[in-house]
Amino acid sequence: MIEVRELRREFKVATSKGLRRNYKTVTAVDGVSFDVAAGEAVGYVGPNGAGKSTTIKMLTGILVPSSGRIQVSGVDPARQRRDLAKRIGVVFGQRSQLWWDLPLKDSFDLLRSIYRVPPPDYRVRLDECVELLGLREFLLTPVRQLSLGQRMRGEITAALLHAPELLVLDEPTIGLDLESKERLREFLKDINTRRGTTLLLTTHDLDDIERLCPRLMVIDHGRVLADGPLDALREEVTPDRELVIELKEPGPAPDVPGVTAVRSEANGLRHHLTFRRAETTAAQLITRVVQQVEVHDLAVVEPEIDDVIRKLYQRQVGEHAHR
Ligand SMILES: Nc1ncnc2c1ncn2[C@@H]1O[C@H](COP(=O)(O)OP(=O)(O)OP(=O)(O)O)[C@@H](O)[C@H]1O
Repeated sequence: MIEVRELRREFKVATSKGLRRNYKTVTAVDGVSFDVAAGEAVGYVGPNGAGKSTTIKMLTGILVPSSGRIQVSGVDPARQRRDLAKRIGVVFGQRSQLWWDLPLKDSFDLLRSIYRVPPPDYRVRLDECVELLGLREFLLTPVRQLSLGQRMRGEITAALLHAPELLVLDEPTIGLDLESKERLREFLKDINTRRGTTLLLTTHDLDDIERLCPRLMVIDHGRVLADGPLDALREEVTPDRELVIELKEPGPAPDVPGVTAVRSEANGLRHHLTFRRAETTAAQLITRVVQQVEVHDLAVVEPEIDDVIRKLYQRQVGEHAHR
């Protein structure tokens, strides 16, 4: 679905020093390569200025690469923008593809004729989005009067009316409240799993990734730092897990093999036992713990996705320092 090879994009930026105007070159994307297969859902994450939006703009034909090769759905995005537009849907959280002064429904009708969607297909698709995204009561409201959450649901509907194979989303949940985020994620998950629409999304909200994307690509300084299933990345960079036990009565932590660190709380009522996922299973540990102490409650805690990504950035900083 997407094939990217050694993609680079530079920008010339003015740096004025006194009255003199100098230019320097910023490399926003610096040799990025990846493939996305049909039906995948991929999260593209990285800190501010990492090169995410620049990549997305090249994938959607808005920016021309300085060098490298891109194929999206069999076409070269910058050279064949019209062909591309028929095959993909694009949603930028910060920009709109709707007509601000028109009722939402009129924007959809206009997009239907622009994309030449046959009316029966259009009705089915629109009905489905309106139903699942709860848009019915806003259809006649001018877009400028919609809340951000309502508008985003409209944007996503607009991007799906021509049934694209790929949906590219740049920060789709930015600024939304928790309920709207959740509703949008549920909808996107559904079109990915049920309809098989490929998803590529950038986000700063790692819950989007956790809920939607089995695969994560991490980019920083224009380069891919990591690419793979979230669980595999978690195992690679955060080898520790934690077993949290709450005892029936306060007491010392059990002394069991496999535990590498202990942190106690609540006057000895709760203990956090750190263990290496590669060396001990949670089941083994729990069996040994309950032989020694009376446990009221327990939970296995995995490192948060934020920790995983932070470690990946730190690892890169470490590598730079060693060069
Ligand atoms: N049109 C432009 N002209 C000059 N520099 C640019 C332009 N667009 C992006 N850049 C620079 O390229 C780098 C990457 O920017 P980009 O917007 O791709 O990052 P991002 O990962 O999307 O960041 P954010 O999370 O803040 O949106 C930054 O240093 C940015 O300043």
